Amino acid sequence: MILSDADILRRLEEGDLVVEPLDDPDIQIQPASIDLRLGREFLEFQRTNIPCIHPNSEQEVDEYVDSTHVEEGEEFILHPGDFVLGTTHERVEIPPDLIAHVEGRSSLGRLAIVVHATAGLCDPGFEGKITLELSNLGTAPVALTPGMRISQLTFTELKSPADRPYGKERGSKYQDQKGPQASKIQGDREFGGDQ
Ligand SMILES: Nc1ccn([C@H]2C[C@H](O)[C@@H](COP(=O)(O)OP(=O)(O)OP(=O)(O)O)O2)c(=O)n1
Repeated sequence: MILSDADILRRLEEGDLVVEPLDDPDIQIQPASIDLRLGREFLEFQRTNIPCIHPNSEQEVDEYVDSTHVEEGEEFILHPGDFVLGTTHERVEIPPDLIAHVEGRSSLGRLAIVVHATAGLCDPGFEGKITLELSNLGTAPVALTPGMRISQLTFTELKSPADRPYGKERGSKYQDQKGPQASKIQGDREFGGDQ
């Protein structure tokens, strides 16, 4: 079951679902989602002399990524074909019986801006800011302003709460991220036995 505005407000009031700061619920809470705003930090992927990035090499991933902070009143220009990591301004806490989906906003989709290239799922138990995978599929550069409503989060109730929610106890790599976070796939747990 997908939560409606009334369900979302109830869960926020009960306090187990957290989205903060929610400065203007009238604007941010939509009929069945919450609009999230763009933060100030971005990770850009620079052209590199490395022949290719090996996902398992933390050093190569770090070398490839460059961090940018956009000051108040400034814009971040997303050029056609660009792919950058951004972050939501809001921090979320997803309770064990909900799953959240990061979705684009139609108004930005109509300008060819995509907010999650592939991954858009926030696990039950996830806490932190959400990393946005921003790309521009169009032909014109688009100016993004921190604080603008960039994405929306929908919530689906699970049939039963997760037994082992996302979190530090299960070594979850992105728990409590405070800004855009590059891939930590190097931290994947190894399978036991022969593969
Ligand atoms: N666009 C997104 C999608 C997800 N997340 C956060 C919330 C998720 O709960 C967490 C992990 O997402 P995935 O399970 O899709 O990622 P991985 O499988 O790579 O990570 P892990 O091995 O930690 O599960 O990352 C995020 O910040 N930005």
